[in-house]
Amino acid sequence: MSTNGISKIPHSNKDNGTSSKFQNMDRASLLEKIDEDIQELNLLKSKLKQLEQNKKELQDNIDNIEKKDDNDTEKDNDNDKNTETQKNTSVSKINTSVSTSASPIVEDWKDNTQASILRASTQRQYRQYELAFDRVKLFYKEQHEKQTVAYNYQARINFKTKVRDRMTVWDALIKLNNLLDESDPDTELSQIDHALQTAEAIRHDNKPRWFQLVGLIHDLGKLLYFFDSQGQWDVVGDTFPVGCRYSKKIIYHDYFKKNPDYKNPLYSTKYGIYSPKCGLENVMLSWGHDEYMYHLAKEQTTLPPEGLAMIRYHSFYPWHSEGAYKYLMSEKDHEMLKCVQAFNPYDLYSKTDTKCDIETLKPYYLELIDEFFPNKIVEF
Ligand SMILES: O[C@H]1[C@H](O)[C@@H](O)[C@H](O)[C@@H](O)[C@H]1O
Ligand SMILES: [Fe+2]
Repeated sequence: MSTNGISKIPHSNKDNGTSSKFQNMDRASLLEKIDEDIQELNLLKSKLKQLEQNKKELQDNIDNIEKKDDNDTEKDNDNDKNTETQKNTSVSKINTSVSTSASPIVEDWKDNTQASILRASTQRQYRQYELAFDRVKLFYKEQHEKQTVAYNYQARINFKTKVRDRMTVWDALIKLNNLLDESDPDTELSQIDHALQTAEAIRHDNKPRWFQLVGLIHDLGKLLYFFDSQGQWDVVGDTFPVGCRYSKKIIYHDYFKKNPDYKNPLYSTKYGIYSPKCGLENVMLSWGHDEYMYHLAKEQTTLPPEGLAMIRYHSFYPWHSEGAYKYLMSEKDHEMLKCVQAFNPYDLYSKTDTKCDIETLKPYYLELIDEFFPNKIVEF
């Protein structure tokens, strides 16, 4: 400490009694007093350090015990294989703080309380539609005006009556590299980046492998854009039921006013062509990548129903995030809602500007794809 600093003490304007105490001390005693204080401080510091060290050791012990418990209860070799694959592949840039390598797959995959994706999400605002670019507003204007009941029947007939292309899932993902989703206010990256970011975030939180695959392929249906779509309006964007009144919870609700169904006497009632609690599987959601990919995945993957629901309803924000259309839900849909809600943060909050390294991640995901797609060549 400088001599200047010391000599200022007795002349301080903020005299609270201490300055008079120091006034009578000579410089040597003052230095001695300071020295004592510093020593005391150092002692406290090293005590604190020791405490931190103890805490760390304790945590390591707990982790080791937990790991041992998990290993002991592992029933088949499958998980060994998963862990091995994870060890051999480097993890994405989203996963900067902790490595996923040795952690076991979480069993309660619907529980997001420990999800690191939720901690990361507080740094940024998402889905700010009022502040969105014009491309987003123009997209929703067109989507809301054109998604009619008649169009939706036609789209389903088109889908069922032909195969558009045949290729591997990886090639399909690469093809998506050329698509920028006009409806999305939260990312300017291409779709393969979004697919990998979502899957990597899920993998990072040690969710089951089928869940990771859902992350990878949930938007693969956007390939529709390269086949027989009429634009982006029948491929991307949030979804909503057609054939009944459009909920006010749908973003840019006003744009529906120009949809021919808006004033239709049947389609504009609360239930429209549906009945109370009829179940979402009986409700026609606006046609796009979710519905298309759901049908494709149902036929050509071994994903569980929970995973299929995530794909089918992930863009149905008015339902899974705003609580609309509850009166159409069946018992089963309440369970599915929890699954879709468990998936949603990974889809939404993994949208960052940091790209994944496609080539590095490729081997891990090729293996994952093979695990759930029995046929290498998929019919799109
Ligand atoms: O699931 C998402 C979500 O609904 C976004 O809001 C939309 O912009 C994307 O197209 C879609 O993939
Ligand atoms: Fe999507």
